[in-house]
Amino acid sequence: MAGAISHHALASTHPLRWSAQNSRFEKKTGNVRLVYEGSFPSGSRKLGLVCASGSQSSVVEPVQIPSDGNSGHTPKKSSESALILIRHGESLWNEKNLFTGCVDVPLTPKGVEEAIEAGKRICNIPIDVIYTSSLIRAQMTAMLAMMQHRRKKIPIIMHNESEQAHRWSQVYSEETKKQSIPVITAWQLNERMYGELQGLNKQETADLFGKEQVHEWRRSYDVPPPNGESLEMCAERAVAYFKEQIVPQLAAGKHVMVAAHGNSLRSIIMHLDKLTSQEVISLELSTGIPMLYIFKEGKFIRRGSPVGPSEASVYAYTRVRTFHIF
Ligand SMILES: O=C(O)[C@H](O)COP(=O)(O)O
Repeated sequence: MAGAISHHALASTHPLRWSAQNSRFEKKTGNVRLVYEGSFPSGSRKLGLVCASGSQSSVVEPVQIPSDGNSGHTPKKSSESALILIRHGESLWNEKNLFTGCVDVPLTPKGVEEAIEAGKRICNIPIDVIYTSSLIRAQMTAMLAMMQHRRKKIPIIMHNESEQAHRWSQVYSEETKKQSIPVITAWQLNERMYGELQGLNKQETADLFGKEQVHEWRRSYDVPPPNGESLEMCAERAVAYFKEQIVPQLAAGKHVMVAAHGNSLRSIIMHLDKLTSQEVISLELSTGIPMLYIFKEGKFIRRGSPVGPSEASVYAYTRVRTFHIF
């Protein structure tokens, strides 16, 4: 698609730009002294500690680096929250190039692999609550991704569709609850409803109605497919849900993952990145690629696509030298 820029590409063209400010920070953990030398944004002095011992690295909670550089200071919890957005892995109808919309089809084996790979890329980012659509391809993606998380907490789908469902799905162990992550399913996060295109082959539809018309149905902001939802109509439910249900969680300091769909996420990213109805036309989301935002003081900062545990945490790029103290 001419001019189409995947959000992933957009994200990767927006690498974290750190100030030239360098700093050195030491931390003694057991028999390991970790020396961090790296740069981070001037003023914010937030650093996610990348603890490397041997070849493994893991990220502990982001901490506030004291402005006086005194590492004896007890770091307080970061005032930022992580928001991870991820489009589901390849589905069986993606593979057949069929318009899917709200038809509930599962992932392909490739889509399963994409979800697992996505989980590896976000395995060090803290997650306290997960939101998915009511469609299995998004729920499978969330579950498979969470299997890779270093904290090994168990994602549990919440059932509140009826009073009995709520009552019958209660967990009665506080310890078990601590080892769980609530998964909230919401139809408002479903893929845009593709109306009379659902089930049709995308290429055949372009041959029948013309490439431009199909592109307009697929990517424009306010032109709906026949008896389907335009992106604008999808935004009216998806963005509203995001503002009413997900933003309050972030504001309360919770780290959130949203596993949803190409268009329901395009509408949310349009809102987060303040894209115009013209700019959103070229916004494409790849299947299974996680995108990270940091929520801070009511604002969203796009952090691009996490690339995995070997990379620094979301807060800082650091070069870690490890000294084993015997
Ligand atoms: O619903 C579908 O067909 C896909 O999930 C997204 O389709 P699109 O890329 O044509 O919007």
